[in-house]
Amino acid sequence: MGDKKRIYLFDTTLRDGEQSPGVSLNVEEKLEIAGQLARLGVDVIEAGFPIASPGDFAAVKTIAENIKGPVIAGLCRATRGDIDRTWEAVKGAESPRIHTFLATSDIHLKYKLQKSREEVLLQAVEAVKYARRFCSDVEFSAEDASRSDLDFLAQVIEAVIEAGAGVVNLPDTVGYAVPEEYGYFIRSVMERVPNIDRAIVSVHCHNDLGMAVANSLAAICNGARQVECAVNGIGERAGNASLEEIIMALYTRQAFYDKEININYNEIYRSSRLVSSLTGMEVQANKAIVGKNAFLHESGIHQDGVLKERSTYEIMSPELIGISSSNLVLGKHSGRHAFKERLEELGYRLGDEELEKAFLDFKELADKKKEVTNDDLEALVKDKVWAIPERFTLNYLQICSGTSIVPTATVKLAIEKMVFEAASTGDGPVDAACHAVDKITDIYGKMHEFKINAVSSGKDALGEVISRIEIGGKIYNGRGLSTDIIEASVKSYINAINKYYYEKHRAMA
Ligand SMILES: CC(=O)SCCNC(=O)CCNC(=O)[C@H](O)C(C)(C)COP(=O)(O)OP(=O)(O)OC[C@H]1O[C@@H](n2cnc3c(N)ncnc32)[C@H](O)[C@@H]1OP(=O)(O)O
Ligand SMILES: CC(C)C(=O)C(=O)O
Repeated sequence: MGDKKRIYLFDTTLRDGEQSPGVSLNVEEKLEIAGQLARLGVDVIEAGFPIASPGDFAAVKTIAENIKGPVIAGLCRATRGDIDRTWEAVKGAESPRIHTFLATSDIHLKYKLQKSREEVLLQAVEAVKYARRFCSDVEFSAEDASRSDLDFLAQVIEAVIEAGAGVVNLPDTVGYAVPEEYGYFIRSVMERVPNIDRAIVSVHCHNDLGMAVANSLAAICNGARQVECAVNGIGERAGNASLEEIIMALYTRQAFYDKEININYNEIYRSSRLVSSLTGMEVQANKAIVGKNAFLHESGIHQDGVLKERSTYEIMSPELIGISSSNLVLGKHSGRHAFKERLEELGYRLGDEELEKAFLDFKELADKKKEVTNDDLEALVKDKVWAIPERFTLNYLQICSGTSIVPTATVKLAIEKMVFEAASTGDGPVDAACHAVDKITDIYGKMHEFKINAVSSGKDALGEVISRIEIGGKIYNGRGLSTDIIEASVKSYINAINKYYYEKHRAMA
């Protein structure tokens, strides 16, 4: 089983992370994130749950066929149909893994699976044996392990290792455990399973009590060698253990943990920015490692200390995780080299054509603003990263609104070089404009969430609108940018409609 000090990082941003309410990534977005995870150097990428939908299947297959380096895993229930579909999706990978799971806690057995312990034991073993027919790398997860009866859990784990599972995962599925208890739990399972040395023990912790990272680290201290986590800690409910926090805890406190990981530290910040912009899930300012405030010092005594010696108040260097300490100010006199370099520092690698378009947008903005900040730049290029072929583009918008009139909007959209016009009323100016868009596109979206962010400060600030629109039962994230908030909102709505159109027509092609 190799060096016992080596900890394997299993990233589930694209599977459990995508289970965050409201997040839905398309194939291109998932591929982009998977590429960044490979640059970061994670050991395993869990690319999705192939049986869940044709889109998820396509994403896992595309990642498996295109991303080299990490193991590519697909998750499946303990059934033949799920396993077949997962193997179809991952088999093109350099190193494929089938990850199958079945709950072991009495609560799940009684209410959800409605099966006896004997039936579950048999099903787990059969699933692993069946998966091993296709793939030499099989992981088994005992869902809700931390609330399972220890003797029964140990029996299942021993049996699935005997059946061929090389990785056995003991998740804290509902984030119920606390660190001392979870560490002891991992040790106790390992002591009870006689063949445990034939497998790698993995952990997968949820953050319901805010302890996912602490629990994962406690498990590592007690013998776990694979840790499942997600960029920015996204995931079902309160999320998963945060990948960047685990990495930096192991690095910064190496003398305490005495473990080894194989990661490109300076890709951490880029990974965080990319996941945040593609999922639309903002990182809270005080989030450890990657939050906006994580390396800022506000109070005089701290500033004085840092000026005299950084280590007085900094336990990590921002440069290590890829946060720029660049002293280049970007403005209207900047050229393509500085522009491209700053974008790469922020995690955006654009193709030549997209880069040129972004550069022209940057120059346009630099004409209006003295200094273009990193936030402005990100706002400009997110559009290019999120880029999909746009069927509908906003050509003209006129709003008539006030305190005592019914808001009315006139919209013109360009569709394949032709321009179509419609007018509508609504509950407000944005609502009126979206109704007018619906009339032209014949696609009817329902607004679920609508967030306006001022990208930078001042009267010339760019406004960014992120919306979550439901179309045909699925949520699409839309994004629009303008110095005019209503225009940004309408652009965001049209962006979501374009995503829906693109997905629908690509599936039919
Ligand atoms: C802890 C976790 O994160 S687990 C992963 C969660 N991820 C997902 O659920 C992915 C998205 N899910 C989906 O798209 C759908 O739920 C599907 C396609 C997987 C299944 O859809 P449906 O067939 O309509 O079933 P539905 O989701 O309503 O119910 C789940 C069924 O799977 C069963 N099941 C649950 N877990 C397992 C398992 N590990 N192995 C086998 N069967 C299971 C349930 O008992 C239930 O069976 P029943 O229909 O006989 O009662
Ligand atoms: C299926 C497993 C790995 C899981 O996501 C959980 O238990 O939370």
